[in-house]
Amino acid sequence: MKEKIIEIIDLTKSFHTKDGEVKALDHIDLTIHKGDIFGIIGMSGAGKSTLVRCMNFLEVPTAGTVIVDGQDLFALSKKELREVRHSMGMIFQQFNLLMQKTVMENVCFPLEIAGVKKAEAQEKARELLAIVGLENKEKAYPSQLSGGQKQRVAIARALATNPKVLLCDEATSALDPTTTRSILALLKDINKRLDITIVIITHEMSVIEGICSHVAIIDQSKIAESGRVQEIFTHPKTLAAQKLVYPDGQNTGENIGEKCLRIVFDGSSSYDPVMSEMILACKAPVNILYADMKDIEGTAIGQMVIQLPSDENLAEKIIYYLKNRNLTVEEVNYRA
Ligand SMILES: Nc1ncnc2c1ncn2[C@@H]1O[C@H](COP(=O)(O)OP(=O)(O)OP(=O)(O)O)[C@@H](O)[C@H]1O
Repeated sequence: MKEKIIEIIDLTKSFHTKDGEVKALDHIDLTIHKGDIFGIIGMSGAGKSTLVRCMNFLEVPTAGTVIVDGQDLFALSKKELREVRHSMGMIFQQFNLLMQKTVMENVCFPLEIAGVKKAEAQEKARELLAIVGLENKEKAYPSQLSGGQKQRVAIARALATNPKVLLCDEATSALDPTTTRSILALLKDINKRLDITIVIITHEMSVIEGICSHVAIIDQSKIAESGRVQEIFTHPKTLAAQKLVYPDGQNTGENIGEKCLRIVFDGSSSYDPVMSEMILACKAPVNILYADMKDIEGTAIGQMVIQLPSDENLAEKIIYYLKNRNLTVEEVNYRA
């Protein structure tokens, strides 16, 4: 079992506004282990940013406990809290670079504040700029860089204090899909190469599928579901999870439709011609309503929704056949 790095126990965060109290987080429990790439996904306003800001006490929770690398943040002095914050780098959607400073100066900035000598800071910054692929941009100003390059500088800066955890708040939301993929690949590389735990907040399932090992789905201030990405993807239990797994309003939970079957392919079966063999064996025509394949942690994962024939015996035969092929099948209601 991997060691815990962040443990959140029964955390609640409320804001007092002129319109009354806003409960941004409601009794949250969450555990992140060392080395995880942990995604937190949810709709706008669900509480994602507040949750990640509670992890380093940029927001102080109203109630509950936050333990980082064995330290209860509520029990720490200001100085100790500053040290914990140093151990948690942070990057943002809007990069938050100092526009009047060069790339080198931006990356050196947190080291300067920590009292590191200039030559030493520059050496460290050069190392980091090489890791993020910007070794030839030392003297450039942020305005001369693309969005992806700016985020690389922000990542190098966040790594300057040798953090154990990198918190990423919608770090790819301002980037195009190709640049997003390259930044996600860089984060994955950093996770492996530097053994840094990564927490990623996003509203995009593709980011979770792209690099996360674990995910928590946050819905209306509460954790709806959390676990390994592969498990949540193949067996979404809550409506919030189903809405994320099924694209654009197609879901199996709440809509009344034809009698349908959802079939989950788990990598071993996705390359077998199961469907055509089933049609031949059961002599049953089926209507494929939806099919999708994804690559999750190197495993091909797929799902398909088929419309069952109205003949109940035939429908049962199909279900029996597929279950015998060791596929996960569940009857669902579906509306395309
Ligand atoms: N400083 C604040 N003062 C008052 N209310 C706040 C504050 N910060 C967040 N909230 C409220 O808390 C709730 C959760 O906000 P939060 O920013 O954490 O959501 P989010 O999931 O990150 O949303 P988004 O994806 O749109 O950034 C929202 O209702 C928001 O209006």
